[in-house]
Amino acid sequence: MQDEIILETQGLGREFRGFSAVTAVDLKVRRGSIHALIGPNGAGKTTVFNLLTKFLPPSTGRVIFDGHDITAAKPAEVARRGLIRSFQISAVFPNMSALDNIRVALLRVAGGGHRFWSSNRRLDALTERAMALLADVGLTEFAPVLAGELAYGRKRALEIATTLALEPRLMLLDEPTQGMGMEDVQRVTELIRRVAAGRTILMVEHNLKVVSSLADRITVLARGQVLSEGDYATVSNDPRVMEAYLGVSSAEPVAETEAGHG
Ligand SMILES: Nc1ncnc2c1ncn2[C@@H]1O[C@H](COP(=O)(O)OP(=O)(O)OP(=O)(O)O)[C@@H](O)[C@H]1O
Repeated sequence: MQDEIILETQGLGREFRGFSAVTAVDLKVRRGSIHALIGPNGAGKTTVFNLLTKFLPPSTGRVIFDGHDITAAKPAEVARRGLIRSFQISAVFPNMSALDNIRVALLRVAGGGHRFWSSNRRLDALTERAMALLADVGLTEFAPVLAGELAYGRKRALEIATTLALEPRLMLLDEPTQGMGMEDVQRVTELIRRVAAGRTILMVEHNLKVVSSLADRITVLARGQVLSEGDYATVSNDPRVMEAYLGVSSAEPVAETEAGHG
């Protein structure tokens, strides 16, 4: 039987020249859940993501993914095991159509690598699967549109589709609604809910409304450490969380706060 916990960190830590950006973080992400990592600016969320995807080596601790210790694994191996980060918009090729962006991602999974340009037939074979992924994220009618010409929220949807093409077991979403207006925020929230079915998602997200409506479990980081953990009601009523967010011990409940970014 598969473990209930798909991702676990044990005593995870990272120092930068003696400054501890992440300290003794024990994280457990349940298979099939949406888990949010939140915390004030500088709390260490991005550093944790970088440690998970091996963009950074940890100073201390271990990372266990799907039963394997991946602490010493290279980024490519981590991705091959299915721990995949949805990249920022820059990772979508703006001069290629939405459809071609997905086909290229699919080719990477199929091992097409650098030869994909020379093989139209292979690209055609991937069209059906690519169209299904575009449909998953509501972009069917935008298949021929250049990625660079898509509205912001739709670019984000395309980016999620290219991540889905890599068949993640655990998808890391890095501030999926950052910089969006309300309408796009709602659209992307719904999209995440939809693509989360049957998958596991770990997301860093500043918008607490999004977190409250999506996350099964929330880990709050502050100054590199786990401050609080639980469902939204639990963490939003935790006085330590209010203090970390607002710098005061009694104030508006966090539930009513829409934290900005930067
Ligand atoms: N490469 C680095 N060198 C030195 N210090 C770093 C480096 N990366 C991060 N830090 C520091 O580690 C701390 C945590 O940063 P991190 O970016 O992980 O926080 P965050 O929670 O993602 O913040 P934000 O919400 O602002 O994105 C910060 O104090 C930051 O300045």
